Amino acid sequence: MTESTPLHPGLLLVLSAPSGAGKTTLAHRLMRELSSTIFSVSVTTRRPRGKEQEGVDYHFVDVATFQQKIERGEFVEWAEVHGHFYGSPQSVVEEARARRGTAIFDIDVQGGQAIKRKHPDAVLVFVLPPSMEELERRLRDRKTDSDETIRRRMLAARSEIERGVASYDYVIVNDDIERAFQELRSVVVAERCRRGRVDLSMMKLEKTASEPGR
Ligand SMILES: Nc1nc2c(ncn2[C@@H]2O[C@H](COP(=O)(O)OP(=O)(O)O)[C@@H](O)[C@H]2O)c(=O)[nH]1
Ligand SMILES: Nc1ncnc2c1ncn2[C@@H]1O[C@H](COP(=O)(O)OP(=O)(O)O)[C@@H](O)[C@H]1O
Repeated sequence: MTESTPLHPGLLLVLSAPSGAGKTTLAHRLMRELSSTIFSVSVTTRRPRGKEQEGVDYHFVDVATFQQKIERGEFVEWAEVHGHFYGSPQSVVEEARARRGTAIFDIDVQGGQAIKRKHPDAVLVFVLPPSMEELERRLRDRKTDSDETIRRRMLAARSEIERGVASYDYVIVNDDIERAFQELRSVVVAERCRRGRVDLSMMKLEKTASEPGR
């Protein structure tokens, strides 16, 4: 399906969720099924996990390199999460604006709130698991985390959910992946059409005016 010519100045879409709720699954599907999407590959000091690849899932760096990037202003936001540093590249924001595309940030609530402070037109979407039991089941079934890591993530999940639901623009419950994806897609499509975002200078109205006598 084709989409309309973008008349908006690019969409900054933040997806957050407690670890294991399914935001990465949803973000990757948005990338596949919507045009003009740019996935923000974060920079992290944590080690690669499972089949993760450099430059695809994350840019994996050491702490000294991460600090250099902070000093050079290369992050639109950065934070410490579960004992590691994570940062979102400023270049992704610039690319989304230049291409009038949709940048997808798969980051935590503090990161989403920081992007919203800098860019009030950013759209924040929080993904909820159907229950805490199901969240733990998904983390275990993923088989990428140790028992200790899962325990830490489950502890962090409660406050992440409270802060996300209280401050985000949209909340989507990921019980059935198909329904959750269709809801997320609807949010993106609606936000791309939002009146406040339309930039009429793109239409060159003055050149198309054809009133009688002109
Ligand atoms: N603030 C911020 N958080 C990030 C960034 N990248 C990833 N995160 C968050 O860091 C947390 C841990 O991510 P990760 O280690 O990949 O584990 P996951 O939760 O299983 O995806 C998740 O809540 C991510 O959303 C980033 O660039 N900035
Ligand atoms: N609606 C769903 N129903 C069942 N399993 C799901 C659903 N959404 C995602 N999953 C699975 O749950 C696990 C965690 O999803 P993932 O996208 O890695 O979460 P996050 O990025 O939020 O940590 C993965 O194994 C994924 O395949």
